[in-house]
Amino acid sequence: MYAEELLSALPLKQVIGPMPTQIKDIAIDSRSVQPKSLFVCIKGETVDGHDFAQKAVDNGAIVIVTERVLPLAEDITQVIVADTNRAVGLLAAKFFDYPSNEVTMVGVTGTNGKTSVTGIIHNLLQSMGEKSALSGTIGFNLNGILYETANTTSDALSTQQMIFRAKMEGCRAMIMEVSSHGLALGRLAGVDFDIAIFTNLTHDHLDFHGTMEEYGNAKGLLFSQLGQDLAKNKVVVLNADDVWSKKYAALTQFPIYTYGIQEDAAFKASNIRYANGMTHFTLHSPEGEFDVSMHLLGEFNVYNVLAAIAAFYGRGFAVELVVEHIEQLPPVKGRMEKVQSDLPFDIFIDYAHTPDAIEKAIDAAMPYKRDGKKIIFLVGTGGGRDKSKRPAMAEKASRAEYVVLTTDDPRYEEFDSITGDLAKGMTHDQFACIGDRAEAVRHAVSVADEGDIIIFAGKGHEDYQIVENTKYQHSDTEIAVEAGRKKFNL
Ligand SMILES: CC(=O)N[C@H]1[C@@H](OP(=O)(O)OP(=O)(O)OC[C@H]2O[C@@H](n3ccc(=O)[nH]c3=O)[C@H](O)[C@@H]2O)O[C@H](CO)[C@@H](O)[C@@H]1O[C@H](C)C(=O)N[C@@H](C)C(=O)N[C@H](CCC(=O)O)C(=O)O
Ligand SMILES: Nc1ncnc2c1ncn2[C@@H]1O[C@H](COP(=O)(O)OP(=O)(O)OP(=O)(O)O)[C@@H](O)[C@H]1O
Repeated sequence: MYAEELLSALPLKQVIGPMPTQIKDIAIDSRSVQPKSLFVCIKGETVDGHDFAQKAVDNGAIVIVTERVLPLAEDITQVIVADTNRAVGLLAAKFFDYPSNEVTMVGVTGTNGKTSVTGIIHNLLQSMGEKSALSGTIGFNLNGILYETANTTSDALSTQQMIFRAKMEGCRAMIMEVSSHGLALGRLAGVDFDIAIFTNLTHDHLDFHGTMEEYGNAKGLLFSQLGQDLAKNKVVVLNADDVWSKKYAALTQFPIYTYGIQEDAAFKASNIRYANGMTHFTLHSPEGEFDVSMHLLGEFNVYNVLAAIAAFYGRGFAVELVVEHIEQLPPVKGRMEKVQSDLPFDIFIDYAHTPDAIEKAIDAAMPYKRDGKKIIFLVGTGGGRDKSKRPAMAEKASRAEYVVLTTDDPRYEEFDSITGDLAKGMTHDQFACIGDRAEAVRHAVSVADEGDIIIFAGKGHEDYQIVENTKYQHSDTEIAVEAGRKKFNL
């Protein structure tokens, strides 16, 4: 792209040095700079991209977008802007020619349920023969290939790159998990969402946002950023049972489709039943009543499926058609996913790492609990992140007859500090603190009797554990099945 044209995306700037003709690529990481690139220096939490400008030049950068004049060679163009974080969104959208304008963009935000709802919508589209791409906690899924991503919502440059790739591959839709960090840090700059979905707002990430008010306001950006062009067929999907929905409704003029179980909603579920590993409910919709059956477990997944149905309806799909496809939906990986094994007890793998999600995961298992048998709940939490939620997590876990307190990704935090914080919230004494997760999993199996249920929460789809800054292979399923087979001589 012509350098002049690309830089026209930044109206307020001071340019020092010669203006090159062409820019071949944009980068925010000095390690991935290609020859004739533009490099944007971003101040991070741990390191400052300005310190890597010379490295970027060594690797072939010819234009540096920076917040201050840097001691670089005179033939390197320096573009000084007030805020490089804002600049990268504007540049990336321009460089990739605003790809979100040509793909139906679906954004899902909320404390819990983002991966589940995005996965459900993606799977429904696939089963209807529509090509879509997906990005979120699990990675970037394009053409069935999963590419690793560092974040639930990637940085602004990677985001535009992913949408561009989805467009080039002929995807009709791109479904994105939209985190509050992503919104607050401008990672979604230039993304023109067509469908904005809210799941729920409960305690998480207060280390970053400070208060629930700030956390909720950050999520609201998804709705306020939909814009004012009412000629566009944009759709807002809100959870009628969450008080934040009223605030989000006030942030947008686009049509709102509500869903829920308790309050009045356009899409409402009643008569929820669980039998033979399936969930059944009656759907009340603007197109009448439908019996819905699905392989997804738990009331929380009824909410997630309702959100998806409302979004499809908003874009003109018949409810009956969507309901037909729901029955074929596979379980979402690592979200109350039942492990298939020959063990005499049931194992569920789940990703709950907030108080609300833990409550919902136990709720989901309750219908399968046999008389006189127990639920064993293993729960961990990440090191160095929102510590204030830990006691509340254990308090919710206390509904299980036996609880194992452990770690998710301890990073640099001591095991005992994590399990000690969790233990403060326990409301009974039937629990063990075992920081080493593999050992904790084996302990959970050692206390399981025939007919019990074990829920392993916190790692979900992940097949690793991060201790200090090293990623080790770890699978709750593999460890539990091996220990269980040994215990029961299978
Ligand atoms: C605290 C935080 O948000 N950190 C994010 C931040 O990292 P950072 O501040 O340490 O800084 P950095 O990105 O490593 O470095 C700053 C700049 O220097 C550049 N650099 C760095 C090194 C080098 O050699 N050369 C170089 O050019 C980097 O490319 C970057 O442009 O910027 C990185 C790139 O965008 C993110 O991957 C990283 O997310 C970390 C992994 C993270 O864990 N973030 C969490 C808090 C987060 O964002 N979570 C949300 C919510 C998840 C949920 O819903 O549960 C998410 O969306 O993931
Ligand atoms: N709608 C929901 N309401 C409450 N809890 C939910 C809901 N959907 C899923 N959960 C619970 O939250 C856990 C995480 O679900 P999911 O991964 O879909 O959420 P998420 O918003 O993507 O979370 P994260 O951003 O932290 O990855 C699930 O394993 C389940 O226990």
